[in-house]
Amino acid sequence: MNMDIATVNALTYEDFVNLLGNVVEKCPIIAAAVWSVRPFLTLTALEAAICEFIDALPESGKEGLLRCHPDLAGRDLQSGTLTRESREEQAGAGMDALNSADASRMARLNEEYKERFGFPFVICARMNDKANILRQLSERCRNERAVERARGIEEVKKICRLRLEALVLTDAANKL
Ligand SMILES: NC(=O)N[C@H]1NC(=O)NC1=O
Repeated sequence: MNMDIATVNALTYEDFVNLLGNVVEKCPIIAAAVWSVRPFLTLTALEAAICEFIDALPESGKEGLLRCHPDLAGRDLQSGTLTRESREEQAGAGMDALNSADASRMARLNEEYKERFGFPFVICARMNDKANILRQLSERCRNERAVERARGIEEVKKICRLRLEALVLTDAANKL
């Protein structure tokens, strides 16, 4: 159900937030905010408005945004309480089918990361496989806090772009 950007621009506030409320995980305030700056010429313009909102957040706001993300292969996955988007992304990277050694390694490193930084490890699961995710998780544990905050936000933006592309026709497709 891919909408063209003109249709997105014409949505009521409620429909707009229903459609786009989870392009940043559990942060419908972002869709609610960018509704004010319609119309968007293209999907990329909509994406840019979202990124502008995120970049304008204070550092505490960026950390809050990271904290809205569920752990990879974490409790929400086990209990079936992930959002649909996150469930599909995590399954795509094999996070729902880890062997017990990888599962305990993920759990240990996720805890270590959160202990060190005060926010969870975030990575665009659709752009990485299991081996990559485990390697990045253990490497990124050693970064500085400010570096990781910025890195996590970069990953949030990648996740957002792919979630947008699943809902809205891309710029090229619009011109067809
Ligand atoms: N923690 C984390 O990275 N979570 C996520 N990554 C992703 O691609 N989807 C998520 O929910």
